[in-house]
Amino acid sequence: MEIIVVEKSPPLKGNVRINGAKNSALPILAASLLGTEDIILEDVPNLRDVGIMCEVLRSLGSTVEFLDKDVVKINSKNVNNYVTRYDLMNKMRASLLVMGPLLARLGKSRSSLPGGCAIGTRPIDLHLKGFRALGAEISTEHGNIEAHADKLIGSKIYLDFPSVGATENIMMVASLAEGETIIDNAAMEPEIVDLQNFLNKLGADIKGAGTSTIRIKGVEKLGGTTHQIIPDRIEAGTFMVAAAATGGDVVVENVISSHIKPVIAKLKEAGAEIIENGDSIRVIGSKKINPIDIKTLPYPGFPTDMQAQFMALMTLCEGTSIAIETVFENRFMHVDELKRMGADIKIDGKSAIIHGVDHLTGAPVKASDLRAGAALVIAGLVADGTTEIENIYHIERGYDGIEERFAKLGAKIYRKEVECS
Ligand SMILES: CC(=O)N[C@H]1[C@@H](OP(=O)(O)OP(=O)(O)OC[C@H]2O[C@@H](n3ccc(=O)[nH]c3=O)[C@H](O)[C@@H]2O)O[C@H](CO)[C@@H](O)[C@@H]1O
Ligand SMILES: C=C(OP(=O)(O)O)C(=O)O
Repeated sequence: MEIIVVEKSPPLKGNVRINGAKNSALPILAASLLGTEDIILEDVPNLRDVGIMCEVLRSLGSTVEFLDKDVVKINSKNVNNYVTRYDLMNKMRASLLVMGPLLARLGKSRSSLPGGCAIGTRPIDLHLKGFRALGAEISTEHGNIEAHADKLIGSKIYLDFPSVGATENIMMVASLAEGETIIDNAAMEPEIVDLQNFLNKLGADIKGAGTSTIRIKGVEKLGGTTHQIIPDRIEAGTFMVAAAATGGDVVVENVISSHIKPVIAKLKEAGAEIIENGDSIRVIGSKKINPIDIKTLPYPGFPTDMQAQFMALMTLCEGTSIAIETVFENRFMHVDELKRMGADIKIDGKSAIIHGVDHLTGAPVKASDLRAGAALVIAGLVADGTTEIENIYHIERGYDGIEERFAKLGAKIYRKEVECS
């Protein structure tokens, strides 16, 4: 088994370029099933989840060819299979995002029901609400969820919560439905805007992404295009927090600062200096980390995908910080691992109360999800001694070459093969 070893490191220094966003690449790859001509995607991050999504597309009948390490050519003209394989579905929740496109292209789709994961039960009722509103019949049998529709007709859908995945699945299925679909209380994440831009380049007629109302006028057919994936705001935020935690001086390149306003604001409150310059952001950490409070919310609120990394920073603040998680029901699995490193954190329902400590100490720890893994890397950089992180496949889901890129900034971090414990 491979682990990541992190030793106490000097303040991080240098430049790091941010890759394309995982959470844009995955729905856009899924949406490629809707096009009938060549699609070229640029800045596709080299991640475990992206590899799985490419496998899913191939298994459904698309051709998927990497023209370069981050450029993929997809052709879905001959998509003919409506069943997503359990072994692929099981590896990644985002494979659920092919349901909408398959329903639109083939009139049916079957997937195994996704299970819960380390961050909560993650139901899919809102995705199904959307499919039903457009005329699909849904049945669940033997652990599979099957959607089928002879004809999809546009409809008005109110989402009880602005779910990112449900908004995306409904946008995709509605793009080939007859008439207009309106999604109210839609998710407003930048990745939704990227999906709209991509679908419109294929020939769709979608307006409103980035606001809470999205209008999709169905068209008969979608074609092909070339599209560049937006930068990953969570990867950018992760490097920024690491720079602040180590008291470093790091320039994060290829970032859209308007996508990470809460991250910038909270790092400033914590005492870091932030200098924005076009598509780069320089983070200069301070010796003293001020206590801060964060509350995760749908975009444009503070992102749940940055909560764990910020908690690693808060463990060393001078005073008491509070992190409230409102998006997922159980996203505090990193707390016990941070406590093994000497952090003083108490959980009370949706809140974590973090009393800053003088120092953390390295320890053997386990990543429970990808952001928990990123938080442990950050904690390892500032902890005395050595931190050994297990279950690094979680980290590989969302970060390409995390050790090389941190090492380039001066971090003492490497991968090691060890016997299974
Ligand atoms: C691949 C991808 O883009 N993943 C992101 C996406 O996940 P994902 O699309 O799964 O997240 P959602 O926005 O759908 O989920 C947010 C909340 O809504 C609930 N919910 C969702 C759907 C549903 O049908 N019913 C329901 O109750 C979920 O259980 C969760 O508590 O947005 C999350 C919230 O920003 C991020 O953490 C993930 O990184
Ligand atoms: C929770 C995340 O992703 P996913 O929805 O793919 O599990 C994440 O990126 O932090």
